[in-house]
Amino acid sequence: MDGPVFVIEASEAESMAKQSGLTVLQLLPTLVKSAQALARTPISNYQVGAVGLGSSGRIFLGGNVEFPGLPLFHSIHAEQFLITNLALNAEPSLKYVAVSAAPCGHCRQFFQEIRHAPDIHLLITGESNSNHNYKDDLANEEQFEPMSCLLPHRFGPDDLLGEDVPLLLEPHHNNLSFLGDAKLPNGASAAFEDLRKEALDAANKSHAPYTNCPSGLALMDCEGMVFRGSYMESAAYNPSMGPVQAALVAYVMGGRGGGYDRIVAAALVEKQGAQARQEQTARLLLNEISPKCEFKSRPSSIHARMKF
Ligand SMILES: O=c1ccn([C@H]2C[C@H](O)[C@@H](CO)O2)c(=O)[nH]1
Ligand SMILES: [Zn+2]
Repeated sequence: MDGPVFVIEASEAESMAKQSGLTVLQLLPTLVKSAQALARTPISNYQVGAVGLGSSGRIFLGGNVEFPGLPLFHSIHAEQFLITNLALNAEPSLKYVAVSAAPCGHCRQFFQEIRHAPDIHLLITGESNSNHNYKDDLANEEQFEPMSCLLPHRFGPDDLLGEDVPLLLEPHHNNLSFLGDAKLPNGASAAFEDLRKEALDAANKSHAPYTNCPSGLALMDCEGMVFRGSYMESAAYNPSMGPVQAALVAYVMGGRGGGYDRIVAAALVEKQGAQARQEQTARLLLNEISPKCEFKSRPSSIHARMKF
């Protein structure tokens, strides 16, 4: 197997569980240590691992990611990584989560973007508990606590949106497009053209119901591999996940452990005149972690604004 595993297919999860004499649910806490190993924590050296089971039967892993040289709020929490992983893989819903440490307030809030969030069940394994023998416990399912206990009296999408608005993990089609005059800057290569299309596609999948300012970002590494991420908003605004962070989750998952200096180009798509703009933050973040990354700005269409 090349590189760390971030997604386990349903059939694989079942055979792994069978081999260890566990149910798939019991398997989750046993994978928390592997999720912790995926974390990138140069500041805290504190690894958080989150393991989620989706309705498809697939298992997803996530770890926390920190960026030296930047304010701490740019960090990606393990739970946000996990949710981004589900979104990138078009998983329709999240049912169970095992996590190495108690989710912070922002993470509990971010989970609220998923439909039926109060019914997501969580197990906090703790540092020492991930080696615990879950097989011998009688009431396994009961060890998972519903989110409604971890975050009672929730503030969430219901407070701001109508019932028919798609929530996070549900299909989004934001109908953004470039106008015919969206020409490439002089000297831009075909690879850039592909990159901006990927960014547009990511923007069209963005979850931005609170500002109606969707955005997407695509990164390219030195081998020409593309990683894209969609901006994901929170009803409480601050736990929102920026498009660079989302794309970096894709990079960490697909980049085989490489450093951010391997990122050579980035394209951001957002609406022209957007009230919630990503460009300057994206530029700042990328400039710090990958100073050589090419990220130029250029106005595009009235439907979408594209930046290289
Ligand atoms: O809910 C939480 C709380 C903290 N962390 C991470 C953030 C930071 O990288 C480190 C220390 O706070 O742990 C998470 O991943 N999830
Ligand atoms: Zn958190």
